[in-house]
Amino acid sequence: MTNRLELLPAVDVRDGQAVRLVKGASGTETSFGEPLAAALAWQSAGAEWLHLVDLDAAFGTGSNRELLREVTGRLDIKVELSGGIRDDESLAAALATGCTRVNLGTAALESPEWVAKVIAEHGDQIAVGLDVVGTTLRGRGWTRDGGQLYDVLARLDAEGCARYVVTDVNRDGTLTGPNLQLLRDVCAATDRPVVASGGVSSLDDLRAIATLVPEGVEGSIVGKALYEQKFTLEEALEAVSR
Ligand SMILES: O=C(O)c1ccccc1N[C@@H]1O[C@H](COP(=O)(O)O)[C@@H](O)[C@H]1O
Repeated sequence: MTNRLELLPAVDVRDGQAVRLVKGASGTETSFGEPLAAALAWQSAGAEWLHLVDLDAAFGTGSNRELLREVTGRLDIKVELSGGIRDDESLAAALATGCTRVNLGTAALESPEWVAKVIAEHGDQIAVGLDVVGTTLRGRGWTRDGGQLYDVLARLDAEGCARYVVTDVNRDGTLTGPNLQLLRDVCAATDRPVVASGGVSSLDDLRAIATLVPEGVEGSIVGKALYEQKFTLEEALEAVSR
């Protein structure tokens, strides 16, 4: 595990456009243009990772698969791909993009045997997104309850899951700050690295998440704060570099 917090700028795609949602709710989209332009901008600004999400696939309203494949293929940086990866076919298509890893959400709640199988087959290429309201997990575009955080975490740990992406749904897209206590609690419950997601609004928020690196936080997804120019990616990378 690195000592420096990794930053993963997010490009969430709905209907072919880069968007940000509020608390993951469909219908709250603000559009930020072409996904490829956004991804290339974060790469040029020094990003080492991109968190790339097919929101239509997550909500079950369609697919941006070809677009995400093109975006991933045009980048030199590492890509974490998510949204709608729920079976062998969608996983094979996701991995064939050349992404570094995929992030499974709904499947980890609804298809535990399949997830155990793909963790065993693909190891570090599989992360699981733990998207929570309180300690209740949410799936299917964050519209459906899917079990208790610490029960599912214990099961996935036992199956060898390599890493978790932990999102406080009620903070996501709100610019209200990360849920540091949730991150601490998850880190205390697992020895696997955790990627923080949801709520980042300022450089101080990133510095606060960076203090949790010794506890097991490996990275942080940054979305709306970058698109709304609360700070630049260059400033964010500098803020977590020491
Ligand atoms: O990122 C979001 O804003 C988001 C909002 C609503 C649903 C999902 C969202 N994000 C990503 O989608 C995966 C889950 O997809 P699936 O359940 O596996 O189809 C989740 O981990 C987030 O990365």
